[in-house]
Amino acid sequence: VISDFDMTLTRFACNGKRCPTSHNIIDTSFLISDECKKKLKELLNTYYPIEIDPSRTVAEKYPLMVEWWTKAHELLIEQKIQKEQLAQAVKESDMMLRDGYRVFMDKLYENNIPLFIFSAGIGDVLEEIIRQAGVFHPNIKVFSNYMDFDENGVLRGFKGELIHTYNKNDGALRNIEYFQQLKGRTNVILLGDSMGDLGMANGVPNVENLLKIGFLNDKV
Ligand SMILES: Nc1ccn([C@@H]2O[C@H](COP(=O)(O)O)[C@@H](O)[C@H]2O)c(=O)n1
Repeated sequence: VISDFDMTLTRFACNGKRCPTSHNIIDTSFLISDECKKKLKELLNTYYPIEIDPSRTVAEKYPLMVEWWTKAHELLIEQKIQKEQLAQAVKESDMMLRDGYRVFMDKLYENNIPLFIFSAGIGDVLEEIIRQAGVFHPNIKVFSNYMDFDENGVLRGFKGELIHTYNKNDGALRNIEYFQQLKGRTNVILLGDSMGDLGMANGVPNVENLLKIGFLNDKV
């Protein structure tokens, strides 16, 4: 199973109120100054409508998504976030995993089915979410944007090549060893919520059957 995280394994809304993404959890937490919260909100208000705009092409959106993620990450770095405080921020957030997540994740584990979580969110945060929910089983591999902390545990950057909504086509190529180990598996279920998620299984070797399931959250 190859799955997106935010708004796919987590809930989009609860009682009419939007649930946070892994970025939003940090952006609205006690780790961020009021001034910085305002700037992050402005970025969200500018770029999210572009991300989900069905009238724009991926080519048009791509550089704007790079711009959004880059600006947001720079703001987070300025906040000198401490690694040891991430768990508290997740605990205090309104984040909710999607209904049925426990059965889904437990069954995959019990049946030895690998779950590759491919997310343009923040890896450290989403790992903490699934850890706190008690479903971070050994069959799970997360590929995402990971924070880079200095020797004092203070955020100083992000590791590796940026992952955003519209560059999820080369995930298999960036995880060749992982997918080589799974090459005997010819059936893939792909879960996502955006057009960018459709290509998440590109390059996975020996695929014979590929079932793509989309959660229609916004701009249906
Ligand atoms: N600064 C940002 C950047 C992105 N987002 C949202 O996170 C989602 C990415 O995660 P996936 O697990 O779905 O790949 C993306 O859809 C953006 O809307 C954000 O909230 N803040």
